[in-house]
Amino acid sequence: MTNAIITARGVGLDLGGVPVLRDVDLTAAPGEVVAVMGENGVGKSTLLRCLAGLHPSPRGEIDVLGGPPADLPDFWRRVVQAGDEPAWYPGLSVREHLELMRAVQQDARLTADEALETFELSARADLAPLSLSTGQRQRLSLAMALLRPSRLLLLDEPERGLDAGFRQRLAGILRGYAAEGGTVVMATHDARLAQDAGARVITLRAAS
Ligand SMILES: Nc1ncnc2c1ncn2[C@@H]1O[C@H](COP(=O)(O)OP(=O)(O)OP(=O)(O)O)[C@@H](O)[C@H]1O
Repeated sequence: MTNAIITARGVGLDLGGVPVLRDVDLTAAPGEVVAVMGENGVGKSTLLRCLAGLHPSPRGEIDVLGGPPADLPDFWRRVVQAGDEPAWYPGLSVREHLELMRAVQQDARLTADEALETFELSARADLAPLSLSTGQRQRLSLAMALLRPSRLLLLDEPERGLDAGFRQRLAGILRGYAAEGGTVVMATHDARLAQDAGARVITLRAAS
């Protein structure tokens, strides 16, 4: 794949002396959604962290956006990672979190109002994030991620906490991101989400 955003070949990683990833290959092109699936503990989150340059020295070859992934500002201007719930700023509302994210970004993809509408949070805009339900907070996390300009989204179980209706909406949002030329790699347990997002599925197998 000549214009690949990600080329990962023969990736391996041991954690605590135990093999977690062994000989994993993954490629992703612009405009593509890739779903990484597999049983609990098979290494999906670990693989995403390797693609984000957050594990030192995995085995094999990993090239992301033209070079090895690096936990550096220039990398994170092009790559957005969303997984665990972020820390929320005390005293800032849902809308103010989105406005803060816009204020520190050039060329944000969405206005705060567009993000509120897309992620069905308009009626909750003036609440503190910690007053939201679990699924609403997940929608805010995703809104913060999708608001940033990027070329690659690394999403760890984006379906977490979301109801069936919003999962379908999320599939459309990810399709739209890919249609604009972006690349999505997501770890997921939701085959329906993967299908609705038009994803190519890669199934990980246990390394040991
Ligand atoms: N820091 C660590 N030290 C030792 N083992 C670890 C460490 N981090 C992860 N592991 C192990 O690596 C394996 C893969 O974990 P990972 O979170 O990548 O799995 P996953 O496929 O994302 O699972 P799930 O579907 O449950 O989210 C697990 O067996 C986990 O216990």
